Amino acid sequence: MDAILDTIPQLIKDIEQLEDFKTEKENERQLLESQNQKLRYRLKLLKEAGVEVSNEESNMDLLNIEEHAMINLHSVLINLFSNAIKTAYPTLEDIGQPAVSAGSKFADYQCNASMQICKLLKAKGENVSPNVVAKKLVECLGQCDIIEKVDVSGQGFINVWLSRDKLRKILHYVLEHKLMPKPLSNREKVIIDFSSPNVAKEMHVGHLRSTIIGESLCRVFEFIGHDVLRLNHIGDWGTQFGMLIALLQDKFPDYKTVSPPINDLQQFYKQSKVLFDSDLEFKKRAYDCVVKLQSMSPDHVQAWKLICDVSRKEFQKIYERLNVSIIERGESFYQSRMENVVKELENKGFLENDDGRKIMWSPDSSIPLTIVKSDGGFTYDTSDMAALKQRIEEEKADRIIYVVDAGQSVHFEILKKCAIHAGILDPSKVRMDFVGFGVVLGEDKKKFKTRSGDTVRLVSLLDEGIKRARDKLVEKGRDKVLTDEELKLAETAVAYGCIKYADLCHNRSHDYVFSFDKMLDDKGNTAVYLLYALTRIRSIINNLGTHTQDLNEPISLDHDKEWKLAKSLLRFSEVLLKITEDFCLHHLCEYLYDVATTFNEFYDNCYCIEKSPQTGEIVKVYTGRILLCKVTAEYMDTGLNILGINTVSRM
Ligand SMILES: NC(=[NH2+])NCCC[C@H](N)C(=O)O
Repeated sequence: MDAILDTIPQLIKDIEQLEDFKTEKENERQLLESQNQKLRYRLKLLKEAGVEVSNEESNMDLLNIEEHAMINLHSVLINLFSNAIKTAYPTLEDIGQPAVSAGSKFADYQCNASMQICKLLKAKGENVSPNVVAKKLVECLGQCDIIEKVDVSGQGFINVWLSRDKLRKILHYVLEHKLMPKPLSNREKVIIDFSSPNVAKEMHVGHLRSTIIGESLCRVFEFIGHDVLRLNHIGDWGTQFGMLIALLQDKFPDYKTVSPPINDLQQFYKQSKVLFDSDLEFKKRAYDCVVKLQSMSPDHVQAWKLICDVSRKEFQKIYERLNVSIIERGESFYQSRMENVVKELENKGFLENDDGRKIMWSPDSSIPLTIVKSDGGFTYDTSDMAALKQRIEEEKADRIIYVVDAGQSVHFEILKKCAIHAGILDPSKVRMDFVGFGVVLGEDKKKFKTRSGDTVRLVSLLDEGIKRARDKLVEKGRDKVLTDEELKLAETAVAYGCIKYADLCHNRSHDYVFSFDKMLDDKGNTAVYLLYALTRIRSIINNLGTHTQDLNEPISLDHDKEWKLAKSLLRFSEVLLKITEDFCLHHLCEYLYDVATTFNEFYDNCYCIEKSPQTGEIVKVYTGRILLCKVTAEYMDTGLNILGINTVSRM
């Protein structure tokens, strides 16, 4: 018995040891679990950044980032740093995206999150210097194959040097596979409502802006791989059609058999408006026509179609010249849906009577929508509410983007609030964005008008662009060098390219001055400058003739200027991603301008070919540099294409 009793202390000790061992194991397990969790988190972030991680399981020490055309170095670094912050300071609240910026004098990229972290730590009573924080972040950064080396400056900036080898591989991938993104795993249906002029009214410079910006946005989303529906929400419905139809019936009673000569619809519109305001009998008939049109009386529908056709042909001319594709789905498309949405809002008790009008409030807006006018007619608000519902429910949109002048921002703001209030729009499922833009000004800084004060006709504006572009090319003696066909191509590429670029290169929310002189200047940040830069790169490659080189040689990135160019090129996907968030196409313009100027620096400093001074014959080709030229041309061509600018091989 005693012997048994003697063993008890030993047993207790053993049990204690086992307990300790268990806790130790448990701690270890927890540690591993938490490390695992962090690694999974890092993986998730990298995947979200469009980065494939190849050796997820086998080797967590070095992250190998798969080479592909749309690698976003900036997002990769942001994700690495935000993960390092979470590892180093797990108790710190989420600090959002750490500040990582490109192109400082001291490094390829720089992260200055340390200062922000210091402040947050200080608030918690912990006093550490940014330098100490930065060092801790670097320790927790882990290794990634896009990073060559990292160091910390005295003030706590983290400097990152990228791996030339890795960037060379990525650029090589682009050379081989072209600049084409991989199919998206989260492809979205994106509806872009743009251009949207009004029937019987002139398409003006405001619509030109919407057309140019909208077309480019479509191209951005399509390029990335989304399913884009381009919609032209034409103003083709409403009371004004009553007046137009009434006048058509008066003026051209045989309109059903003979096509009426109403080329100048605007004049026609003005005339009908005068009659509508002065002639009571006409006014009555106009109203009657609206009712008949809305109830789809065949004669009235035919008259309406004729009128729309005239406008449509005019709009189409502009779209063809500017290479814009868009599906017409005007307000008329929503007639029956408007009736339904009005019923729905009425039944759910959202409509309020206001002096005979039916209006709708949302809890936090200062003005209501007018859903039904006192004469029973529908409004711009009604058609937009019906269109929104149709786009969500029938088109199954994930994102809806409206490219309309900034003057209509309030309309879209209340539309959104009311649609949320009515349960039509659920912002957690469908993202609705208003992309507004400023006014086009003349060189006198006043609203862009003709000398006589009329709105500028877009067709004449484009014609003038063509003439000015040709003058410019002739002034440079290009007519003597280019064939007639080449000159024609150059002339349109320059004219329309300049008009588009001048619009897109400004922050869209600002007003901008329309000036042919400025936009055709080949020295500034203009389309002409970019087009020249690209044709120059192409001619460097083409002049090689039989010296065309092997793609398999490594792209040369050793010279400072080569390296600078590579880094500039690889900002492409970062720029596109940004545009899908803030819809500002000037980021892409700035990118292209930066690429072109950086290319020129490279070309001025690095020989690509050597020629014999005696014979002028090529004696040496620096293939690695020629490949850098080729890949630059690929990025520039793709970028210009997204801006809707045609490139040429000679100009
Ligand atoms: N869904 C929309 N409201 N799109 C914009 C329409 C623009 C309108 N037709 C105008 O000229 O001002």
